[in-house]
Order: sequence, then structure tokens, then C-alpha cells
Amino acid sequence: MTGSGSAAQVPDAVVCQALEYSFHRGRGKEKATKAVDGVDLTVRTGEVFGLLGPNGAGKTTTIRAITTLLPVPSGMVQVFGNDTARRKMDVRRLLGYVPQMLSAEAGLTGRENVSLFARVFDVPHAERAERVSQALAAVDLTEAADRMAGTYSGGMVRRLELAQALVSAPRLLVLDEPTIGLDPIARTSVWECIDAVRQATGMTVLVTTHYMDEADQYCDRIGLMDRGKIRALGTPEELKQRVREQVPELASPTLDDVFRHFAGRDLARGQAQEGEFSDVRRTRRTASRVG
Ligand SMILES: Nc1ncnc2c1ncn2[C@@H]1O[C@H](COP(=O)(O)OP(=O)(O)OP(=O)(O)O)[C@@H](O)[C@H]1O
Repeated sequence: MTGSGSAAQVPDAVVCQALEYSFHRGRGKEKATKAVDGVDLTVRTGEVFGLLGPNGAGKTTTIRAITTLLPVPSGMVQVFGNDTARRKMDVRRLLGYVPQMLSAEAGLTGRENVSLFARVFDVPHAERAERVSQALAAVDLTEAADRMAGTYSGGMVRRLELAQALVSAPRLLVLDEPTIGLDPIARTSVWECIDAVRQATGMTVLVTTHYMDEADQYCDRIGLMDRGKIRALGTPEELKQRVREQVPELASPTLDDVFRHFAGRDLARGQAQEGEFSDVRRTRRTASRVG
């Protein structure tokens, strides 16, 4: 699969074709939830791609398949041309992943946390100290680097987790709800760090979020996901333009209007109806992050 546009021969960062994933439960695994239902998706090399949708839409399941943390029972996923089913370790070497779950250790300093990741990801010993310092500097944690992570604010913890993911110099950074539960200032600083690293390295970023304003401001293209399917895909402006053409009375649609148009319901309603358990789980994750 080659990249689109003029950058021919450069493989796309991610290609998903007809991706499906179901969770089975019950004694005989007879009850199934189809979390991902035929997703076709391309993330172009160098872009910031946002997977946007309410709780339970299937975003996390999709990125867990892309990051090789879930098998792909049906469909195909490639990362920079590597099939995740056949070249799992090659794919993992190309990735940095910041999951929703807390991945920093409170009882270690920021520097120790990042060093741990440098060792796990085989950063050469001779380069390790320098690379750790660079990763901490990239997320503006140089001054706090030798403090215990348990003393960090929620925003600092998220930036520390970014540094952990960046220390192996990934070509693709995958972030699952990177700003969930943060105040607006901390959210902005997380995005500024992501943006600065991307400008400096040309790294591709795949991010899930349900914050429409962030997607609008920071993502080059977005995929609107609901109930396991991609409902619409394009730049924020392209999606708004499609709504303007199809609903002329909406002269200045927001991304919320775009979601409502393509998913047939409000993003907020999707959250309230399907996201209660996720919301509690997420609030707890956030509390443990900050606490
Ligand atoms: N381990 C699991 N076992 C059973 N069902 C699951 C599991 N993980 C997710 N699901 C279900 O799969 C569907 C998609 O969940 P997923 O976490 O991918 O959505 P999401 O868009 O990332 O939402 P959230 O941000 O709330 O995690 C939901 O219906 C969810 O309840």
C-alpha cells in the first residue's frame, strides 16, 4: 500500500481494511459485543489523525488492534506496510503508545520512569542518558525530572507518559484520550508538546478523543466513529463543507453538528446512553493519575 498524494512510495502509517473485532462473554462465550464493525481507515505518514467518537464507539479497540495488543480476527491492519498479524515485533518497534491506563510509576522519578522505557525499548546504552534527557525536555519536564512522579500534577503525568513513548523515537505515536480529565491549560500544554515533537521529527500521530474542539484545532484529518463503524472521514473543514452542502440551513456547522449529521445522534447523547461505565472507569483512572 503506498501513500496517497505526491509522496508516492512512502507507505501509509496505518491501513485498516474491513477490520472487525468482537468481545465474547458468558459461560459459553455466547454473548458477543461487536466493538469494531468493518473499519476501513488510512492514516497518512506525517499527519495527526483523530479518531473521534463517544464512549463505546470502538476507538480503543481499533487502536489496540493497530498497536498489536489485540489480534485481528477479521480484516487487515498494516503499520508502515507491515502486517500486524505477521510482523508484530517489527510493528511494535515503530510505535510509541500512550494508553488510557496509567503507565507511569508513582514511586520513581520522572527520569527513572523514562529510563525504564528506554531500556525496555532497547535504546542503545551509550545514547540512553542523552535520549532520556531529550525526551523529558521535549515535554517540558527538565526541571521536575528528578522528582517522584507521584508528586506530579495530572498534566505533568500525561507529559511524562508522552516522554516515555517518545524516548524510542517512534515513527507513529498512538495516544488514547491523551487529555481526558485535564483542565484546559494542561490540555493545551499536552497538545503543544505533541505538536512541537511532530514539527521537529515528522512523526505521525494517531489520537483518540471525544473532545470535538481538540480534534478541530489539532488534527489534520479525523474519522468519526460510532457503534463500531467509521461514519465519516476527512479534514475538519471537508466534513463541515459536506454538511453545509447537504444541510444548507446550517451555514456554520461545528464538528458536533457534523457528528450529529453523520451518526444520526448527538455526541453527548451517545456518551450519556452508552458511556456510563466507561465514564466511571475513566474518572477513576484520572483520579489515580492525579492523586
Ligand atoms: N474487554 C472487553 N470486554 C467486553 N466488552 C468490551 C471490552 N472492551 C470494550 N468492550 C466493549 O466494546 C465496545 C467498544 O469499546 P471501546 O473501548 O473500543 O470504545 P471507545 O470508543 O474506546 O470508548 P471508551 O473511550 O469509553 O473506551 C463497547 O461496547 C465496550 O463496552
